[in-house]
Amino acid sequence: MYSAIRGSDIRLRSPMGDNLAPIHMEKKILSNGSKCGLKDKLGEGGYGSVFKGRLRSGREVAVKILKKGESDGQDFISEVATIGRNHHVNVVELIGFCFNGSKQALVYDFTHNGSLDKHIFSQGQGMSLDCKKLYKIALGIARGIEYLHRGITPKVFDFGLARLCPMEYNIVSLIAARGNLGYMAPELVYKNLGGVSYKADVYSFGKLLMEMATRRKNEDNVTGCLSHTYFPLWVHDQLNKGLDIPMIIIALWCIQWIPSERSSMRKVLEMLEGDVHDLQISPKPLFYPPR
Ligand SMILES: Nc1ncnc2c1ncn2[C@@H]1O[C@H](COP(=O)(O)OP(=O)(O)OP(=O)(O)O)[C@@H](O)[C@H]1O
Repeated sequence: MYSAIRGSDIRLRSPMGDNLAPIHMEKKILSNGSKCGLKDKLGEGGYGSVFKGRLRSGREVAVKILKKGESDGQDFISEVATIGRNHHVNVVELIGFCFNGSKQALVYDFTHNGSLDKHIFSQGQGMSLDCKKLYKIALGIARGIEYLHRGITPKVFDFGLARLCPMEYNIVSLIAARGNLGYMAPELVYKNLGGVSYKADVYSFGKLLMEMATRRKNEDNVTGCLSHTYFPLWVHDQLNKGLDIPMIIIALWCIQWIPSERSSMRKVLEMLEGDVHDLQISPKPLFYPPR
């Protein structure tokens, strides 16, 4: 499946701008996938598998091989060019891409600390982070998303990578990758809620924030006796029980069903950085889509 991706197919964005130059990677990740290449799998997301690689310069990279798409390639190239132009300390850098017919890959800077979920739900393995550190990380993520939403190309970031894949692949992959379902905004499923916009990212951020504040996975059964309790409702009920209240209050503003009732990322940042006493309690989250 990966054998068609060769070194000369992978192009690296030059540090000076948009000129693209071939990227040279160690043979290991460029040879036929079935024999010796692309072995060091880091994980799998809704859009494809991610492998560890190394440039000849020694720089470590993460190569995301996108699931087979139906785009004509022009969309992919123009969106990659847009994403590649953004630089923010809280946004992982896209340093290159590969486009070879239906084989499409994105090359990112390698991040060494691993996935956040390992630190939130570590339970003995990995590094368990205290509330202060988690709050700082949440603030960093919010700043990164707010930067991406900041008026530059809202059309692109409305969907993030979703626009790079045909719709049926998104649905299939999200179902296959159960972990992602919990972060998906309801308007991606219920069309009567209105169009999909950058508010879908706010929803996903809210779900993540709830996990960080409660250290529970979205899809977990929340208690032994209330195994079918809807997670956001359970979280709302915890407001009086001493969990990380500010983060929970902010998260609840992010996960409102109706996109227009959700806070913008700018507002979320204001809440995260502002006085806890100014926080207003959000309406109770709905379990069913509003009619
Ligand atoms: N830049 C990176 N550096 C190091 N590891 C990475 C990098 N990007 C992804 N990974 C690893 O690959 C895994 C899958 O990443 P990927 O971005 O495809 O999916 P995700 O973030 O879990 O979900 P989504 O499909 O919504 O993007 C991550 O959990 C992480 O372990």
